[in-house]
Amino acid sequence: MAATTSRSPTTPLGNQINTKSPHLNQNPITNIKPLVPRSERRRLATALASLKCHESQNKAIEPKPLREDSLYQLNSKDPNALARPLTSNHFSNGSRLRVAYQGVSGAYSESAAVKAYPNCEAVPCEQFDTAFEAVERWLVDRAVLPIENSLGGSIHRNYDLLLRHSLHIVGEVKQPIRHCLLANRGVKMEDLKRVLSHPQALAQCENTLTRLGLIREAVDNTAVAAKHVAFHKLKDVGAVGSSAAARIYGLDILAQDLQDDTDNVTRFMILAREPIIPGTDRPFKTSIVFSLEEGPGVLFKALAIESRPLQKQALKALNNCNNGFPKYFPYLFYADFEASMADQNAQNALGHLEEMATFLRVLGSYPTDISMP
Ligand SMILES: O=C(O)C(=O)C[C@]1(C(=O)O)C=C[C@@H](O)C=C1
Repeated sequence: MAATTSRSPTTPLGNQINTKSPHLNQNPITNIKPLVPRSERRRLATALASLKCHESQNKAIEPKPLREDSLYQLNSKDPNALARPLTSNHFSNGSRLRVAYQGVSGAYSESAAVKAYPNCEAVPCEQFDTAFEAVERWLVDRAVLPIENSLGGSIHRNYDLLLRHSLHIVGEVKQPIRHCLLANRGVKMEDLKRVLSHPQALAQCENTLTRLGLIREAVDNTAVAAKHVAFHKLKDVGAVGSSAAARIYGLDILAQDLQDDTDNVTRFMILAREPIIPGTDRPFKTSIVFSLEEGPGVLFKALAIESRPLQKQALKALNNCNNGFPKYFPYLFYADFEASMADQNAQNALGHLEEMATFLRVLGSYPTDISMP
């Protein structure tokens, strides 16, 4: 697949809004510097803590047998005076999962991250690739990124990034997207000349925006658009975004449900450094990417693969990217199918696909989000 990216024609918007809202002070991750991985930090912290214990014990302990609890009695009346050994509770309590998303607070991706992990710390990232890198470099534990939308189609940039990085899809989350037209207080619909938003969001509201006669301008994210309109106190520019963004940036909602179809759903993928162990206890989905020596002409063969020897249980392909061009380029085909890699059936089928593919990678095998069709 020749994937293309929609790039923002405007320069990236700043994080300069000065308000007391905690959301506005959370600057997105931009430039990532190498860090000591979290597991290593934990190991060092544990080692340091136990060193401290030994140090204080060495000073305190007389060369005679002591009961463990008498240590405290010997040196101090205060039970907190000595470092206590770490227990497994230190690791399981209090450390929230950090989940990267693209954009700023009020983005649909942020609500998808919170839907996937209700108690997580959602970490804003300026770009999709920053979120990939943040997981790779242990700055965060997961990333939740959009992959396709029922109206706008595939988010090609993220398909590309899946190939450029070696993260694994460990889950998916479907999120209904209901766009609002946002503007500063006192601004009326007839005052608006332009509207800012993410290209996908603008595409999802194509008919409505044409009807309203608004000039569209693409920016990195719907919440970034709302933040920009609010910060610059624009009077003739609105934003297409979520009701959450309106609340956070103090904007009015001039119109609701701008999307051209009420059934507007975005599917987000959950990425992690390690794959999960696929199961068969609930519906699973497997995402693959492959290329074929003879190009799209033989795609029908690849998709018709039967999972021999169980020929009657062929894979049910959910999606594929065949642009149908007559000329052969080194196309990449992405497909999701309804099966777990723990199924012998799926393994047989992939084994057979491998025979005709010049490249094949399993991007992840993960539980299907059955909360929405
Ligand atoms: O702009 C946002 O709020 C996003 O979360 C990004 C995004 C996207 O990339 O498709 C996510 C969901 C909607 O489909 C529109 C935009």
